[in-house]
Amino acid sequence: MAGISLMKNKLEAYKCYANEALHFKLVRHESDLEDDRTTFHPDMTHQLFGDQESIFGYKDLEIQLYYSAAKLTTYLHIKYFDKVSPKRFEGVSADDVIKILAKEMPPGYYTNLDNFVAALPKDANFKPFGDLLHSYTVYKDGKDRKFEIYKISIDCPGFRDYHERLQTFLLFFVDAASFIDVDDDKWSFYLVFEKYRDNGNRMYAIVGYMTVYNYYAYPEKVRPRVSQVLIMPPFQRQGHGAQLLQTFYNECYKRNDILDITVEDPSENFQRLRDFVDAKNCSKLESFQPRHLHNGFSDEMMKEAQEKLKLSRKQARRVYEILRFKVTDPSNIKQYRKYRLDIKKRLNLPFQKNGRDFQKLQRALHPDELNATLSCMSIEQRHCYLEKAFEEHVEMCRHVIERLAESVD
Ligand SMILES: CC(=O)SCCNC(=O)CCNC(=O)[C@H](O)C(C)(C)COP(=O)(O)OP(=O)(O)OC[C@H]1O[C@@H](n2cnc3c(N)ncnc32)[C@H](O)[C@@H]1OP(=O)(O)O
Repeated sequence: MAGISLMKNKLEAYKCYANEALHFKLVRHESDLEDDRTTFHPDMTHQLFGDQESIFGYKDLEIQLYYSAAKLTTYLHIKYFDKVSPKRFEGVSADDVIKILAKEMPPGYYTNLDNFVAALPKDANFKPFGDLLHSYTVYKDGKDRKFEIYKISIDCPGFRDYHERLQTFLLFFVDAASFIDVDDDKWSFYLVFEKYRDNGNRMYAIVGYMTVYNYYAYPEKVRPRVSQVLIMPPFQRQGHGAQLLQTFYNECYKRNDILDITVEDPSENFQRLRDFVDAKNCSKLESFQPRHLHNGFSDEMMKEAQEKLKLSRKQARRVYEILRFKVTDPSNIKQYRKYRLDIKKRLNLPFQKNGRDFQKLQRALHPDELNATLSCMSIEQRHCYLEKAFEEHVEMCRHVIERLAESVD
């Protein structure tokens, strides 16, 4: 018995947290390889290393997954202080980390650092694919840095292979992400690059990207769905996500065939970004002017938000609630009470037996399941739920309004 637990303890020391072990870099210069400031770690690794996000069999494991900043030429290597071997550990062997990662990587990555370094100068030949839609600057590290957003279709020569390398990042940063079938011509791609000069050369470095699937909407419309969005960690929280989304929107506004825009399973961070961009745009519409906001969400608002900004009904209503909160005076008891009641009424809809949400629930569940779902919440619990949901709603509104106040234009 003592022997088993001794062995267990010994093996425990060879377990490591995959999110810390994995080191990413977007390499511009050879010197970046030795510079810890250019390293970033994944947000998640459960798709590769299981729910525990752990790797077994190594001490001080470091997985180096480096990409050249423009072409995304890739280098994969692992180093460690010690590794479990069946001979020393009674038949137990270490996880085959390289094999697990290699399954997700397109072929052609380097495993030899000298070869990777020798390939870095080729980044100077890189030019972004597709059509330039938008340029902007961001003031960072004491200077104005230039950025460009391109729209690309999969037929663009060389892009298919490039996208294969780019999408590997999704596994580590977008929850439940899966690789898309690029042969389906309904996909559009939007890529952000930083444009800079280095030794007299015009250089580009990847910043992030977004994929959009153009669904058909009866009878002759298109309903684009934002599917995957990723701004690389070194560029997050600098406004690139908002620039990317707005650039895509600007393209949609011009098109009469677009019914509205939807988003596939938005993460909390992305929903916040979307709320900010949509609220900023809606606040410029006539029907969303403060004098109209206290009287409820109107058909005019819905129509204007859909026709001019291509917002779905649900998102237009959400933005309405945010903008109404902005003009609601919390010290005006009557006004604030009216706001709270309106929001709670909406939050209560799923519990109303003739409501659409209830009908959806009714269709989805067996009668026994439906009864169980409804009866498991007493009136008191429901009030408690509504109060909590209202507080969360207020928190969400405040956050968006703060960003609106900070944003220029
Ligand atoms: C449909 C889907 O794909 S859902 C999945 C979305 N993708 C992910 O979650 C992957 C990982 N995350 C990301 O890729 C990115 O963080 C995104 C896409 C969610 C957001 O992109 P970003 O470029 O970081 O967005 P942006 O910079 O415009 O805004 C993000 C935050 O930075 C803040 N910010 C923007 N500029 C600045 C600045 N100059 N200084 C400080 N903060 C700033 C914003 O206020 C915002 O704050 P909040 O999140 O607290 O509201």
